[in-house]
Amino acid sequence: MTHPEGPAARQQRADALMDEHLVPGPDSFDGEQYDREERAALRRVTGLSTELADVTEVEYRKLRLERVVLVGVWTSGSADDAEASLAELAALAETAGALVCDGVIQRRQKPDPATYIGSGKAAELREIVEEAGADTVVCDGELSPSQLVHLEEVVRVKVVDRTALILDIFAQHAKSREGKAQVALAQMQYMLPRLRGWGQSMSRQMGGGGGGGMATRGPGETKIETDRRQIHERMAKLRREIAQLKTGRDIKREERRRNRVLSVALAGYTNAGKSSLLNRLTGAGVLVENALFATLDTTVRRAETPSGRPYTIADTVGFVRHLPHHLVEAFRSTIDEVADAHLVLHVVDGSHPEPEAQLASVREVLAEVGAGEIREVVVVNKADVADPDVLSRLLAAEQGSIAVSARTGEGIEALRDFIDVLLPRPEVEIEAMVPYSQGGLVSRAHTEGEVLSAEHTEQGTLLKARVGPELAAALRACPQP
Ligand SMILES: Nc1nc2c(ncn2[C@@H]2O[C@H](COP(=O)(O)OP(=O)(O)OP(=O)(O)O)[C@@H](O)[C@H]2O)c(=O)[nH]1
Ligand SMILES: [Mg+2]
Repeated sequence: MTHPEGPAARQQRADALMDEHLVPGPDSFDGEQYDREERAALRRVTGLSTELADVTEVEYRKLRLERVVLVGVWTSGSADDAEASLAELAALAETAGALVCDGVIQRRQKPDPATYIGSGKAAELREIVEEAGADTVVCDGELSPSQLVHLEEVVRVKVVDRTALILDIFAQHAKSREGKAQVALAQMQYMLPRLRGWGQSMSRQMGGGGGGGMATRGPGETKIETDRRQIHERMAKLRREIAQLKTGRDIKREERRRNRVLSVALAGYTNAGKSSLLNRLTGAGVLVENALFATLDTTVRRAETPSGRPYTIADTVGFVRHLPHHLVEAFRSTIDEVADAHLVLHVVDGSHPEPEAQLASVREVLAEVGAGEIREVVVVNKADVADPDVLSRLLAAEQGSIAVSARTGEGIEALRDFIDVLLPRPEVEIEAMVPYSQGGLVSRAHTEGEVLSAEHTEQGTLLKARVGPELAAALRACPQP
């Protein structure tokens, strides 16, 4: 007979398993479900401007993208790699709400320091832009502020880079306070050196000479200094806010750790199917969308292994190649969720043309945040539509990997068993007679470990369980009859 778990212990574990923001609102089945409509309606409205409404007249690139022409510089790797990167840029632009008119790749040793693609090519690009009736050029890389300005002078439409595009998508998709603050901070870091007029137009006006000082400083420059100062102040405020929210998250995670709740994190390239898998495994109604960066806020749900062990499973922000460094930094606390998990399921889209490149990109980011060493299992998703040859190639290359389909449910039972086997088990198997006066120890065995049997006898509960070393010691210390 199994000893019933005390209500207090049960509650404690339930609290630890649950994150406050997961509790659906009173009038919604699942808060996330409204997301989709709302997001579709809001698409393209927000840009870099929203977070800075209080900084007057700062001229930065508002991403009101409508018709865009993409341009990539192909410096290394195969032509296929370059095309895949541009195809991804197209997907990003579409996610941001733009219509992609055309895309060009320029073969170069390295990007041109002045105009990224070189002045001759820039003139050609100008023609393509005119023909397409485009209003924006999106470059497949991170351009220096002066490259952006120079290229803009030639093509005479707005020029943005991959980083700005990703930041824009993040800004559109961020939902939680923490997510919004993280994106706003990354946007400001990106924007700061790109404030127009800073240095460049003013110093030209000044003829480059003069000893500086108040007398020679133009009104424009003073204005930009004010803007810069305001941005610095806002950034400091955001950093404090993020740190505060992080503390709250850390406390919750610490609580889960103290209660020895097992944790699994889903990580992987954007659009790999992480949220779909979370829904499959837990029945959670998390937003799934065929769009890049559908998920920005970490969602933690509870689940149970087939053998009945409870664990938490966290859905996380997707990665992409050349994820802007500022974003990685800003989202660090979110990514820490992955670093702290007992087990990471690295989800990869088996139907993607370059799954290996995606695996590598994700590992690069994980290594960058110091999460490269955690236990990782590759889950090849979308097995229903993947090429069987690619599947077997991946399964052979990645030791201990597993193929599943979140859509059809294929392989999901095996994945559940997998999780059960891979989640650490309490190390010590113990048999002890626990006097009724020490019933708390029995509750702890239920919460922290695995109770194999619990028999009520006259002297107390005869407990057989697998527990951690600390609890094992406490149980051994019980006075034996
Ligand atoms: N055919 C097929 N499609 C799938 C499968 N799993 C997910 N998808 C689709 O892939 C797209 C992305 O799924 P998501 O679960 O939103 O992917 P994600 O990894 O959470 O993406 P982000 O949150 O954007 O990083 C959606 O259109 C899903 O319907 C699968 O097993 N088979
Ligand atoms: Mg998702």
